[in-house]
Amino acid sequence: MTEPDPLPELQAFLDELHQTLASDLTGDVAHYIPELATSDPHTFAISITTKNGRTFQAGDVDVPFTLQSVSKPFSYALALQDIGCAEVLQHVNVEPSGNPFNSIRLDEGRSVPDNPMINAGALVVSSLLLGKHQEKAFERLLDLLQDLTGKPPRINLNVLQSENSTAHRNRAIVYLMRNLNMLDQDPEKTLQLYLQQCALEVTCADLSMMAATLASGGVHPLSGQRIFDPAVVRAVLSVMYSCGMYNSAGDWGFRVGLPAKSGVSGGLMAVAPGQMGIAIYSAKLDAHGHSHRGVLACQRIAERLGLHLFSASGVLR
Ligand SMILES: NC(=O)CC[C@H](N)C(=O)O
Repeated sequence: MTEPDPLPELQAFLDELHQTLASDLTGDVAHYIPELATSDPHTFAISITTKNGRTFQAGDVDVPFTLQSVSKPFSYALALQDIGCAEVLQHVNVEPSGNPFNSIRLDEGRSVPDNPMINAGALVVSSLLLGKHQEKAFERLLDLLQDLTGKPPRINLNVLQSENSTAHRNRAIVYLMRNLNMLDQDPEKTLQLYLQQCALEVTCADLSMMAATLASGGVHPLSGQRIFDPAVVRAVLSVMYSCGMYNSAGDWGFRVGLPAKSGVSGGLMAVAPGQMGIAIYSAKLDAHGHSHRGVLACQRIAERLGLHLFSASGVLR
């Protein structure tokens, strides 16, 4: 069955959107990871992949960047898939925290981090993956990335080393959580797995394919491989919707209405379930740590294609 055209002039719309935002260099590149401060602020890419694998792109879609926090939905999905939802929920909650991604505020009473999209929650997910797979945990993540992108995975060792040498806050979070028995693996090994997943490299084209796999309920749009169970995808998208954009998740949900995840390198992915995956890369960030142009571009795409989950219409609905 052929897929309906998302919008006859979608390619022209993306070209125009890219051109309109090309000169907008508002925001700042991440400085707390020194290597990310060297990112080219001009690089700008938009990529959309439909659930059937049709791709619409504009700009520097083949320039690699590190996943950073955009890796979190995928490591969470892997944990749900390999360990099971009930078990994972006992260790990481699914409640929006209203705090920035790197918040060190922990609810000592409940002894679980608020959600897996903030650093504390993602570190506990790393510890769960370590507990399950031991020294093979990173390999599991690499295999997953390979299935999602169709390419051998790459890690940016400069970014890894750079973040490792300045990861004082993440180190503090993981050691504090270990002290509170919120994780049971070695804190340093847990941190290393987390930093490794953050340093994995993708292109904007790859990221839209990864988002499209989530949009299609876990089946890869090109290979047809079932990568995640539908229940895992539903869980991941729910958490991305309520927590993926941290302390601007409410505003994002109101305006854009799509599950999304951003990373401090400037990657942003949004998922229109049953329709398409959207990815944007632009290194300059807003005050919440989201790609400035990524937020703008995604807002405009969602508006133009009627993608807000609570609107009655949508181009592919
Ligand atoms: N928001 C992000 O992308 C944060 C990821 C980064 N590696 C950190 O832990 O600080």
